Formats: sequence, structure tokens, C-alpha cells
Amino acid sequence: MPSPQILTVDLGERSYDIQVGHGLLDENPAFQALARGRSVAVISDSNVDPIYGAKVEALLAPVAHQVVRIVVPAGEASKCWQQLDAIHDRMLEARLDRKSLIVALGGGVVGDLAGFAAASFQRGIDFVQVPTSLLAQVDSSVGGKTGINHARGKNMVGAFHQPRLVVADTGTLKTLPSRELAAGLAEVIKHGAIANRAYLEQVAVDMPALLACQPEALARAILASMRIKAAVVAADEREAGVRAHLNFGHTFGHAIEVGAGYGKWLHGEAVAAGMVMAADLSVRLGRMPAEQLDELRRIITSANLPTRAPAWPVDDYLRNMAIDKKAEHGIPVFVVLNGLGHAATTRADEALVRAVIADHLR
Ligand SMILES: NC(=O)c1ccc[n+]([C@@H]2O[C@H](COP(=O)([O-])OP(=O)(O)OC[C@H]3O[C@@H](n4cnc5c(N)ncnc54)[C@H](O)[C@@H]3O)[C@@H](O)[C@H]2O)c1
Ligand SMILES: O=C(O)C(=O)C[C@@H](O)[C@H](O)[C@H](O)COP(=O)(O)O
Ligand SMILES: [Zn+2]
Repeated sequence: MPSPQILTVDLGERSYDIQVGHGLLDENPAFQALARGRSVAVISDSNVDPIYGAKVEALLAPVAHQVVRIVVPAGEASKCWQQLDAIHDRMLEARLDRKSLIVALGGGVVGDLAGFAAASFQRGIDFVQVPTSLLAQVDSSVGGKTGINHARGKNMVGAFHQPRLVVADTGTLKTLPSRELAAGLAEVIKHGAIANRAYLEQVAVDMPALLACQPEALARAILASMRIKAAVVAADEREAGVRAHLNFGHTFGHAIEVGAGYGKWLHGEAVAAGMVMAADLSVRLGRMPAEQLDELRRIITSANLPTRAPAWPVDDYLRNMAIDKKAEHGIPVFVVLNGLGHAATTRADEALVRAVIADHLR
């Protein structure tokens, strides 16, 4: 196995490593060590299991007590009670127990769902994230936010439950559809926008290479994004403060996802349009020069991502945003930019928010 790059998420007794590299599913002593002697449920989706399920089973079966593969339908709609129940049912049928291990093999949907299955099965068992989408390799596999959606709002039911290890095999990205690759770039752009302007500028330069799935450019973005996310999570595991910055674009973005019906807009697409709205709000609040909004919009467009939201009544957006997890007593809290590379949270006048939304509809 070529040596992976290792980052550590520093969370005291819940600390864990993130491995980033090529070929990490072919040989992986650290991953095998976690599976040794245990029953392992490899949870994946109907696109990813046929490509990588057998490889992960072959890696773990020689050391595990047993390996059970569980497959959910691909797509956002699977982040639901029915799939969670089906996973638990299959685990109980196969006599998995408190010492068993869950492996989440797939994108952010599988990561969030399987992570919550691990958080809730017999009051909590270990799990490993094996992210296979760009979005999952730059964002969702790290930080321990797990959960499912509710008809009224995204990720409304869940738990903080950190993985024991993250295995990001960059080789898996070669089979990722281009629309999904672009969706992952939205979270890459977000990390630059909230925390590091130089990184954002590097991403802008690298954009053609990233869209062409060029391995060096992808590895650079994955490592830089993981570094930013790991540092924020280590500073504020349960989002009492600075972690909210990772929600830049999400107050508007989640309203688009739920309004359209889960899966119509990909998460990254909705976040892309949401970041433009949040950046415009920052400009109107006098926190950021208008040229930086234009710069951010150009980078988002260059990633083949949308910058405008569906033309629904503004009231529909406000209703969905009132139950955002950052809201206090139904009043939304926004992540804004004090210039590119610097995030903050604030409330905003409803009339201003209405104007921002109205000006960014298709
Ligand atoms: N927990 C967190 O911190 C966090 C962070 C960001 C996003 N999320 C959540 O993540 C989800 C979005 O994740 P996503 O964009 O990965 O979506 P996803 O899990 O639906 O994966 C995208 C699509 O690509 C397919 N796919 C994944 N890897 C593949 C591969 N290597 N080859 C071929 N096909 C592959 C999947 O089957 C799916 O159809 C949303 O539910 C979002 O809310 C969570
Ligand atoms: O890890 C975080 O914290 C994030 O906010 C990362 C986001 O990209 C991600 O979409 C997260 O699931 C949103 O969290 P939520 O608390 O708004 O559901
Ligand atoms: Zn996100």
C-alpha cells in the first residue's frame, strides 16, 4: 500500500485519523486492526456497493468474525427512518452486537445514515467512514454529524457520533459522475470562503484540473479541506460556536433542498446557490466588498454549479429557514463573511433577507 497522508482529528479520547491516499482499500493494516475479531456491517448504496463492496469485504473478511453487506437505494431519499430501520433489522438478524463495527462505504448520504445507525444501535457502536464521493472526502466523513432528514427539514434527527477512522481512497473518485464531483466542489469552495482566502484562490486556479479529476489537484483539495474541517471540529465538536461557520450557505441551501423535494437539488448544488445569497447578505450588511461577491460567484460558476435558487415565494424560504438548527426561537441565524476567508454569525433584518432571496431567484 502506498503510504497514505494522515491527519488527526484531535478530540481527546475520541481522536481519530483521517487517511488520504490511493489504493487504501487494497491493503490497510490500520483498518483491518479495527475489524479484527468483530462482526462488521458494511453499509453502502446501490451505486457504490457493486463497484467497491466486494473489495472492502475482501479486505476485512480475513480478519473479521463475519462481514455483512447492507445496501440502501442511492440518493438523498434514503436518509430516512425506513432505511434506518431496515439497517437495524438486518444487523439484528445477523446477530450483530455491541462490539460490532459499522463501515460506511459511500457518499455523504451513506455516511450520515450509517453513522446514525452506529450512534443508535444498542446505544452506540463503533464505525469507520470510507468516503467515496468528493463531497464525503472533503467534508461529510469528518466531524461526527450523523443523521436523517425529516419532511420539514434537513438532518433534523441525528446525533454527534465520531468515527474511529476515516479511509479516503482517492482512487474511488475515478468512477464518480461529473455532476457529483461538482457538488463536492461546493464544500471545497465553502472551506476557502470561510477560512482561507489563499486556498480559495488556489482552488480557482486548479478548477479545470479538479473538474478533469486530476489526481494531484484532487489530493491537494482533499487534504486542505480536511485540514480546515478537522481544525474547526477539534475547536468546537458540538457546534457551540465556531463550528457554525461550516454552515455557510446552508441556511438558504437546506431550504432549497427541502423545498424542491430531497434529491432534486444535490446538497452541493443547493449550498452553492445558498453561498451566493449568504455572501450577498454579507455585502448588504457592509461586511464584504461587492467585488468579493462577484469573485465568489465566478468561482462557483466555474465549478459548473448553480448561483440562483428556484423561483418560489420568498415566504416558503423563510418558513423552511425558521427551523434551521442555528435558529433561535424561530429566528434564523446566518453565517456571513467579513470578507473572503473570514466567517461570522449574525441575525439579520427580515426585510433585508427577503430582498436578498428575491434578488437571487431564477
Ligand atoms: N455529516 C456532515 O458533516 C455532512 C457534510 C456535508 C454533507 N453532508 C450530507 O451529505 C449528503 C451529500 O453527500 P454526497 O454528495 O456524497 O451524496 P451521495 O451520498 O448521494 O453520493 C452522491 C452520488 O454518487 C454516488 N457515488 C458515491 N461515490 C461514488 C463513486 N466513487 N463512484 C460512483 N458513484 C459514487 C452515490 O451512489 C450517489 O448517487 C447530504 O445528505 C448532505 O446533507 C453531511
Ligand atoms: O460539519 C458541519 O458542522 C457542517 O455544517 C458541514 C456541512 O457541510 C454539512 O452539510 C452538515 O451536515 C450541515 O449540518 P446541519 O447541522 O446544518 O445539519
Ligand atoms: Zn454541507
